[in-house]
This record gives sequence, structure tokens and C-alpha cells, in this order.
Amino acid sequence: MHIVTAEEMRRLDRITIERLGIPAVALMENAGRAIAEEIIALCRRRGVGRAPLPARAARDGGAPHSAGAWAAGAAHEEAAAPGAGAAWNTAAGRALRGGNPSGGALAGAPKLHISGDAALMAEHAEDEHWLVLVGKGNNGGDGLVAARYLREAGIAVSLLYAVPPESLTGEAALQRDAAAAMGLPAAVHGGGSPGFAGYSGVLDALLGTGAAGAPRGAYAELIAAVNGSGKPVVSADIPSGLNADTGETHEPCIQASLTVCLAFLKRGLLQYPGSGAAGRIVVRSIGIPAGLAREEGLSAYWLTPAVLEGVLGVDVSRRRVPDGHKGTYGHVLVAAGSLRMSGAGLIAARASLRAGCGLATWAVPGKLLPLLVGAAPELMLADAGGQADGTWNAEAAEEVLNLAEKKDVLAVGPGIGRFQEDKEWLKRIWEGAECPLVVDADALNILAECDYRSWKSRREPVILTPHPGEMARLAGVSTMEIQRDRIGLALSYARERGVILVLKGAHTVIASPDGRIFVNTTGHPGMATGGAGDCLTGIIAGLLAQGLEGVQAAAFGVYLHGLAGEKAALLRDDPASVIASDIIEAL
Ligand SMILES: NC(=O)C1=CN([C@@H]2O[C@H](COP(=O)(O)OP(=O)(O)OC[C@H]3O[C@@H](n4cnc5c(N)ncnc54)[C@H](OP(=O)(O)O)[C@@H]3O)[C@@H](O)[C@H]2O)[C@@H](O)CC1
Ligand SMILES: [K+]
Repeated sequence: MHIVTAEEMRRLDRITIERLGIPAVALMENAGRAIAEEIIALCRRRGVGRAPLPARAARDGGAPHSAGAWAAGAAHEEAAAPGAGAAWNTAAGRALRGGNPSGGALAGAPKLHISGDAALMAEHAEDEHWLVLVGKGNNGGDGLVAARYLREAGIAVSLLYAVPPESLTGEAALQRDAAAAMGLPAAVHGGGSPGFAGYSGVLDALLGTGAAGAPRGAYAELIAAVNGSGKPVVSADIPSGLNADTGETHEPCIQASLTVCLAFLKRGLLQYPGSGAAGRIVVRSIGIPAGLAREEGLSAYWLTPAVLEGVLGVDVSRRRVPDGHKGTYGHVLVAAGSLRMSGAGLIAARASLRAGCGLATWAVPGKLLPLLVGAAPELMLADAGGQADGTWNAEAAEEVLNLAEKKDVLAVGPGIGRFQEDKEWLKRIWEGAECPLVVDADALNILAECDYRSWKSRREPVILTPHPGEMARLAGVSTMEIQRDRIGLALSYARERGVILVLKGAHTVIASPDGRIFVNTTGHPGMATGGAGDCLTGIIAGLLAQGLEGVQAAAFGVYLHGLAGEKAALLRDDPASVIASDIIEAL
């Protein structure tokens, strides 16, 4: 799924309206209806557990109460027993079919059934009263459409305009008039905090992708009041107060339980703190063809198996050829670890094996070798020279390069620490290694102190895997600046430096020098634990060894790493208990 900036969204809107001839008001109608459907689904879900309505209990014929069953049961009028079909797949349908297990039509009955609009029926509608906060722009227009559909579903709605309704223009003004013609109660915010006591939920349709800067005036007052109300909030498109591109939250910013994002995921929804403010995110199509984004050359994606396969050409099933042998799957060389941090190297090397490479060799300063024998029987160990105290030195680079000659990938950095002439060490490896190179941890800190653009250019890709602190050192800015717009920064760094960048952290960003961006959402905060990054380095190296291209390996590696973290948390019953070795075991 594509991720877009506000500007890109406007471009896609414009093309749909001008080139395809789909009227803007039709897009707004679809948007508002989609938002209403999500609110109705939410109302249904929380309606479960309340006493069923007498009329409905009778109609269901005593079938088990479930939100889905009610939705379908209420919406369908079975004129006769139908044949197979979606409508038949309902509790009411199953109850009817009870005496006719074959599911075939009753003898002589016409094959006709009439379906109502299941999406717009709300159980317990009478328990609901939603307040719709309406802004001046098209986001407000979406809210007004949603209000109409909620009313149609039997849900009470009240409109609260942030600004005098006369100031609405275009399609939003048209929706204002339709809502008024339907008799929806409306008021204009008059300052202070409106009362929320009678409402069961709030639809935030104040500001969308057209907002600029922190919410002002009535908008700011309403947002602050809603956040303090304790009411569930559904945001139209983005939470009002969010920077749709960077994920920064202005003061104040709506804290939503659900965000119904329209047409394409906005970048800001995938970046923290925006992701936190959005709550659960649902993306709904509104009539803008999904293919337009590709046709327009947009190349930022939410990383999903479909994107891995369809956009990146990765075989996510990780099939092995039946007659393969260990040589088929490549050989990883990991240059990592030192006397005090040998574990980092061990984790990276073991993870590369679990990622599926055929062989892995772990190069360490020779002093360590005897201590590591048997640490992981599947690994090969190699003497990289180094100092008598088990630390690295510049000369060790030559040994690493010799070892790398017959390897498919070289990963450097975890646990190597800082040492004399470490910049020279890294330069030699960078310029000399003729296989893909993964650079992590201390090697990134070394790199940050080098003008590596003046180094001999490489034929094979380099993948850098910094966490925000390392990224800050690489880019020469503060960590806060990195986190302010992770996608934007990762993209510009990858482009400028010609490297594949994996910016770790919640929702890791993978940026390619050709401008492609992937944002990963697998994983959880329990993975913030020592060694988890070394594990990712090993996974990416293991995938590169198997012949994946740089961006493929980086993206798939990040995805698998997060997934393994999730599995590990399930096995431990608690994300906080996950350690790096658990992630390797869950691969
Ligand atoms: N285009 C389409 O076809 C479709 C668009 N769609 C929907 O439209 C949304 C984008 O709509 P939009 O562009 O009208 O912007 P939107 O955010 O609603 O309002 C901006 C207005 O608010 C004001 N304002 C700005 N910043 C402010 C601040 N900090 N504090 C206070 N006020 C501020 C500013 O007014 P001004 O102050 O400049 O007079 C400006 O006029 C999009 O998110 C989606 O929901 C869908 O319906 C699908 C079809
Ligand atoms: K909004």
C-alpha cells in the first residue's frame, strides 16, 4: 500500500477529478460514507454485550448474538430461501437453513433474495449520540456527509461547527446545506469547552491534509476539550493537529481511538508520535484508483507481504530448491565482537544462519578464538588478528578482506568497540570488500567521523542500519531532529549518500538511493533490548547471502525481524521479556 504526503494526495485528487472526470463531491460522498460505516461498525462492536432488542431476538430465531450476525440479519429480507451467496452466510440465514442442510433452494421457491444495506444498519442505535466537529475545509465536508449516513442508520448526531457555517465553500458548503435540509441539529462553537456529557462519541472532522501549523483559535479549543472529555474519538483522514507528512503532533492534537484514513495512507500516520495519536487506522478507498499512485511514480510504501512480493519481488514463502545444498544459499562473513562484547558478534552470526544462509563464518580478534569454541556449533570461526587484549586494529582489515574473498556478504560492526585507527580499518574494508556490505553499530559511529564520500566508490551495495542515535551522528543533527521526520530524513540521506538506509526504531524506515521508501510496522516495544539490532544485521546479511538484492534484503529482513519479535513475545507471554536470542529462535 502506498504512503503519500499531503501534496501527493492533492495531486492524486486533482488527477481523479480533472483527468478521470469523477466529481469532487462524489469523492467526498464516498469519504463520508466510509467514515460513517466505520463508526457504525464501532457502535456495533460495543453494542455486543448489551441486552438484545426484543424485536431483533425474535427475528434471529434465537441464534447466537454477535455483531456481525445482527448486521446481516437485520439487513436481509429473505423473500425465499436463496441458493449459495454472501447473503446466505449469516446467522439468520444459517438458522433458516437449519431444516435444509444441503443449502439448496426450497422446492418451487423462486431464487430471489433482497439485501438491504448491511453496512449502514446499527444495532443499539438508540444508545448512540455522536457529536460531529466540523472544520472549514473538505475534512469538515467529509464529517457532514458522515453525519447524514449516521442519521440514516438511526444514530443521533449533532453538528458543532468550529467556524460560522457561512464560511464553508465548495463541496463542503454543499454538504452543509444538505445536512441543514435534513434537519441535523447544528451549533457554532462559541468559545470555552462544549459539554460532552450526552454524547457517546465524537467525530473529529476539523482539520485534514490542508491544515498548516498548530491548530488555531476555535480549532485548538475544541481539540483540547475533546481530549479532556474521555469520549471515544474517530478522526476523519488524520487526527486534527497532526502534521500529515512528518507525524509530528502539534499542540494540541486529537488523540483518536480510530482514524479512518481516506484513499491512501498519509505518511504522518505511520510515524510516531502521529501513529500513537491516530489509534487504530483503517484505510478506506473513496474512488481514487489505487493504480494512480504507481502511474504517478510515487514510491513510498507501507511494508506488507503484498508489497514485498508485488513491488520488491521477494519470495516471502522463503522456498528452498529441492536439490539445493548449503552452497546454494550463500556464505556470510561477520566481522564483529571484541573481548567485552563478543555476544553482539555471536548474535549477528547466529541470526544470519536462522535467516537461511548456507554457511556463516564469524571473524574475531584471534585472542578471543579459544574462548568462543563451541559457542554456536553451526558457526565457523576465523582469526582476524587484532591486538593481544582481544580488540581490533587497522591491520585486521586485511585479514577480514582475505576472508571475505570467497564470501557472498560481509557484515561489520556489532560489538567491535572503538580502537586506534578504526577509521582506517573501516575505509580499507569499505573500499576493498567486493561483496555487499552491511554496516552496523560501532562501525556506524566510525563512519560518522569519516568523509566517506571521498572513499573509492563501491560496486556492490552498502546497507547502513542505524538506530536514531547513530543516525543523528551520521547526519550530524540531533536525535530529536531525526525523529521529527524519519521518512523524509532517511530518504534524503539514502539519496545523497548512495546507500541503502535502515533507520531503526518504532516503524523502521528502509530507504533506497533510487527514492523508494518502505515503512515497516511489524514488531513491538519489547524488542528494544540489547542485541536486537545485531540480530537484524545478521538477518539482512543472511538474506543477502541467498541472493536477495540490497533493498529486498533490507526490507524483508526488517519485516521478518519484527515478525519474529512478535512470535517471541507470544511464546514468552509478555513483550517485555523478549531478549535478542528469543528473536533468533522465533525466526
Ligand atoms: N480534495 C478532495 O477532493 C478530497 C478531500 N478530502 C478531504 O479533504 C481534506 C483536505 O481538505 P482541505 O484541503 O480543504 O483542508 P482541511 O484540512 O479540511 O481544511 C483546511 C482549512 O482549515 C483552515 N486551517 C488550516 N490550517 C489551520 C490551522 N492550523 N488552524 C486552524 N485552521 C486551519 C484553513 O482555512 P483558513 O484559515 O486558511 O481560512 C483551510 O481552509 C482531506 O484531509 C480529506 O478529509 C476527501 O473528502 C476526499 C476528496
Ligand atoms: K480530522
